[in-house]
Amino acid sequence: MPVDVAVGVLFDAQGRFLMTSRPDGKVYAGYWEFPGGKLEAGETVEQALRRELQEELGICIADAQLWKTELIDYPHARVRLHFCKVHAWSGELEMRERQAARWQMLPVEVRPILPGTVPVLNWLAEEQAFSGSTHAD
Ligand SMILES: Nc1nc2c([nH]c(=O)n2[C@@H]2O[C@H](COP(=O)(O)OP(=O)(O)OP(=O)(O)O)[C@@H](O)[C@H]2O)c(=O)[nH]1
Repeated sequence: MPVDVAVGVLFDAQGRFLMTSRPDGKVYAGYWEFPGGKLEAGETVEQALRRELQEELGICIADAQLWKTELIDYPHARVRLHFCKVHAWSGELEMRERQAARWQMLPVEVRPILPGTVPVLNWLAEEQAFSGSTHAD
């Protein structure tokens, strides 16, 4: 059974999206991804996302629209990622897990990108009719 993960793609007023780096001590520490985490028992994707973004970034999201789902096999786990777009929240962003966060546009400047996160950049590129590489290897 895959582990379900809720992931938020937050957009600011200029259409930039927020990427965060995985904190030390986690698998793939230092890799860039979108904020989120595993669903706890009984939680919906939206509930898990609301909790994770509160815990990690100190914000309270309005509603989240489910955007894409992706199944990915890592050596350590099989995960089903539920990516949601988030356009509104309350509170100021604060990094509660000593992670770094950067507002990005395509092509993204941050690297390295977590493997399971690369498809998101491709979906954004499709939506924005962006051509060329979305990130540096
Ligand atoms: N948050 C997040 N996780 C992702 C993304 N892409 C991706 O493959 N993952 C994977 O999904 C899983 C999420 O787990 P996590 O470690 O972030 O979740 P968590 O905060 O609940 O973990 P914990 O068990 O350390 O508390 C990891 O296996 C991670 O590698 C992404 O864009 N964002």
